[in-house]
Amino acid sequence: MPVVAFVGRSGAGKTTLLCAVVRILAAQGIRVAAIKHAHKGFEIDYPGKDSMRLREAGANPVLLLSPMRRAWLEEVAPAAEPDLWEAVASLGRSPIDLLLVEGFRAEGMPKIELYDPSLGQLLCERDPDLLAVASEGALSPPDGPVSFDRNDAEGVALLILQAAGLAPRSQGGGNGSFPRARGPLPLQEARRILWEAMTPERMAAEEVGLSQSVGRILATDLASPVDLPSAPTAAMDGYAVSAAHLGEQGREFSLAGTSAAGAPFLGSPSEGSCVRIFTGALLPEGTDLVIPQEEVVLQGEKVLLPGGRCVGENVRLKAESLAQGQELLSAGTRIGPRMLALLSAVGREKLPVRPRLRVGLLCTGKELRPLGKPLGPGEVYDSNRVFLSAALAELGVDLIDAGIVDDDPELLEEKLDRLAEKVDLLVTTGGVSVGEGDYVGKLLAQRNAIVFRQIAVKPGRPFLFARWRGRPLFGLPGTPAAVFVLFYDLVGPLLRRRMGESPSRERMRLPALSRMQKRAGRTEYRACRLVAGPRGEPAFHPVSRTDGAGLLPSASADLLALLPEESECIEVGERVEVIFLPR
Ligand SMILES: Nc1nc2c(c(=O)[nH]1)N[C@H]1C(S)=C(S)[C@@H](COP(=O)(O)OP(=O)(O)OC[C@H]3O[C@@H](n4cnc5c(N)ncnc54)[C@H](O)[C@@H]3O)O[C@H]1N2
Ligand code: MOO
Repeated sequence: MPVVAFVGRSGAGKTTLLCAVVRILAAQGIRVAAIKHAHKGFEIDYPGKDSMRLREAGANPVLLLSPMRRAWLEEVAPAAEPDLWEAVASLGRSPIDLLLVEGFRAEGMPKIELYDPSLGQLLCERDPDLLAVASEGALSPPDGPVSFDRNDAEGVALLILQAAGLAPRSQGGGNGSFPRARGPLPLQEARRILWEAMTPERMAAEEVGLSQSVGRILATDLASPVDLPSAPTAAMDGYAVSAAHLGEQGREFSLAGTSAAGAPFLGSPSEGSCVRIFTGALLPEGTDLVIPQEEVVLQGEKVLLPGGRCVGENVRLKAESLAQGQELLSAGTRIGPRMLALLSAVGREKLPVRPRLRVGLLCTGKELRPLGKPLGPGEVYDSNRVFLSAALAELGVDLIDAGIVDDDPELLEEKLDRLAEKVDLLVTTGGVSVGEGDYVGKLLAQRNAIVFRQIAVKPGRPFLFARWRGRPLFGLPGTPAAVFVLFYDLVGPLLRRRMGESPSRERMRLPALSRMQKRAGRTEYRACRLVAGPRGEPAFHPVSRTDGAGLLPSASADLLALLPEESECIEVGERVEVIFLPR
């Protein structure tokens, strides 16, 4: 949920502007929640009221519920500052598009400062989160934050909509400093808006057992509770002895006993004795190295050990692999088998993971048939739904598949409404172009839900981003090749960001091995194979000369190349951004 704070010195007019902005946003159908910083011990309850009597009797929290309003009265542990983010998390899954906060200047979030020079300096001058300043008459800083007159609530509201990636319902306002893109948005610009709109959801973590955690995103950093190994152990099968007893020349030793993994030798061998030891077994007290059995000569009851060895040879020291308190995994890690191995080795049975994101999927088109049904004239199998269900499942989301919907505006609206109630985010395919039957784009435009429409890419140009009932909505074109590229370049990475996953290293620049022509003014996607270049270095070439990113090339591609917007031709050897594709 986007959060914007109104900060400023007392008396600068925060609440007045905030109320005016809320009024404008609410009138546009944006569901705004507000949090106000208050001083300790405020009271909204009245002496003698039942709620206060219950509270005084020791009930905590006390909830007051009526059919039209509810209040939550809770005594919290006294602290220097109230915990904003805990309160934000407790808003949970309330249907909110935007949270406006009054105060909490020290927290990291976009801020608008109400500034009155007669009350003192600007508070957030050095704060990188400062979005705008509102004061008596707009200031005109050379290159500072945007500036507004403090009565320009329209301008501030529009700025907030832009910053939050919400759909602006009106144009103009402010300093006129929000140019709206005409025609398709450059990919970089679309990426920036999407990235800001899809910040990680602040949701409480869930505890899951290790075996249920594969594919989930770790919610907090984890440190090792133990040392590994917990004490020195043998790294080879052989004989444990003390370097001091061994000396430079080597000599005969008697055998004091055996130390095996799980069955240690208890006690400490005397001057002339050594201990038979196996890999992983605890090193007996008083010994400090292991001589591999291949280097030892057995003579009846005696063992001839070679000399000139160093302390610690063939020994794994205490905490050599892991020290207690050492960081194991950081928040945002996607859990896979390798992480399970690490966590089980330190005895961790449960993990805090981020809740699953609920994603609703809807494919539109009269011509679509599910697999297994015979095709009529002009009909096609719904391959987008098959692809997206599998690709979304791979990301570990909770998928709610609403199936296929005909190109019928009323049906579509009803389906979207019902789906939006159950999910955090919507993905649709088809119906975003300009034809008579393309109702997705039309409906969203009529409901003022579109944040942007069309990006300068091929394929995938009609991609749109909207808000439906407060939920982000990715409107993918119907063309399967466009769905494929947009999923791997935008939708997938954005969902992963929303889920709190740390950015991964699936993108890099690689040299092209063939010359590729394109049109300037748009980013073109090409399905490509990873190959070895002339000196064995990683390089790539397109799967197909003709079909940039069709379904057939996509199925055999290793990576997706993004041929840059400005160029008309990629020369052999030129480095280009590529995205590695999962299997
Ligand atoms: N006059 C214009 N026509 C088109 C433009 C344009 O700018 N002006 N843009 C073209 C581009 S680019 C694309 S991409 C498509 C996008 O159209 P829609 O999103 O409205 O998609 P549909 O018309 O519903 O379908 C397009 C195509 O894809 C097939 N399809 C749709 N859904 C599925 C599915 N689930 N599984 C498999 N195949 C699917 C559908 O049968 C169509 O063949 O518009 C161009 N037109
Ligand atoms: O952009 Mo569309 O996806 O080329 O066919």
